[in-house]
Amino acid sequence: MQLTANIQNYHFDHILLNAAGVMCQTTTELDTVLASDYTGAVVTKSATPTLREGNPEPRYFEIPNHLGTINSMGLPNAGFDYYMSYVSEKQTTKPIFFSVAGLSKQDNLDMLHQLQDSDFKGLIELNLSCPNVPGKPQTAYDFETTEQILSEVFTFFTKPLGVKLPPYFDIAHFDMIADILNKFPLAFVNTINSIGNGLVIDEVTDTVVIKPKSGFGGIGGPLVKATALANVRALRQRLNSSIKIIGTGGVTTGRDVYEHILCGADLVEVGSQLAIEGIDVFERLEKELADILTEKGYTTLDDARGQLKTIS
Ligand SMILES: O=C1NC(=O)NC(C(=O)O)N1
Repeated sequence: MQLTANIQNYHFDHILLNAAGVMCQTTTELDTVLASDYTGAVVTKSATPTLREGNPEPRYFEIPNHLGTINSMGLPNAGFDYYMSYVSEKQTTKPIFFSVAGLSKQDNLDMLHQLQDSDFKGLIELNLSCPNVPGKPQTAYDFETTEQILSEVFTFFTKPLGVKLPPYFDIAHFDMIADILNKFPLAFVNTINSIGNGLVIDEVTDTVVIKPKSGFGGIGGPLVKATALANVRALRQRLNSSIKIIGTGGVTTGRDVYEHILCGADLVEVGSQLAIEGIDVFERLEKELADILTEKGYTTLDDARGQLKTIS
């Protein structure tokens, strides 16, 4: 069973990896994901220019009955230089995605200039969708600002760049963001980030379950799968074929991975379920995916990719 993928001249022997933010904050966590026989890559926690503590705890909660997670981490990370030194010293054949999430356009430009001038040979993910920094909007919901940032970035940036998008919920918005993204030589689009500003209530205490933002936080896991699949499908249908798709959101089984592939995903990321189940989730998911592909009569992922059927 051929379970590989490519983005430009990067080859992935497996299509699964972590979602930024999960099992990727420290060198130990990053090494754990890289060392797995069932991951094709690793993505760093979205870096800000300097170390950030993030939001006050409790800031993460697993919703009962396997419904998913809510988080308002607030971009806690060891800072840009920490991840730059990790990727600079790391000897690996597996591609590394370096995720950045500036708190301003200038932050993003500064980090991308440093990456451009560095000898980092992996891929870069510009996170335009963190919902959890109090007072900061999810950038990619502002189409004008998104286009402006990408216009400035591509005056100097020549390394493989992708963007991490929030979920969209309106066909007109799929059209609008795709029109913008198609103007730029992006290597990939990663969709979706968590569904921003959900609210989960503790049924015993009638209290919100996380402290930041009076309980409002990003939703992940099974609760977001339908939205994640819709965003993967809508963007695959609209984006130039040169822009590959990383599907993220709602993956807990091999069937979920398969559905992201049917919608057009090239790589698939695991966030909430990785946080819940741990590193072994990748082996389980890949085996479940392989079984489904065999059952369906596919011998390669390429044959299944984008094969979602509609009702005529
Ligand atoms: O982009 C992000 N998405 C999330 O759901 N949480 C993290 C965070 O809060 O750091 N960032």
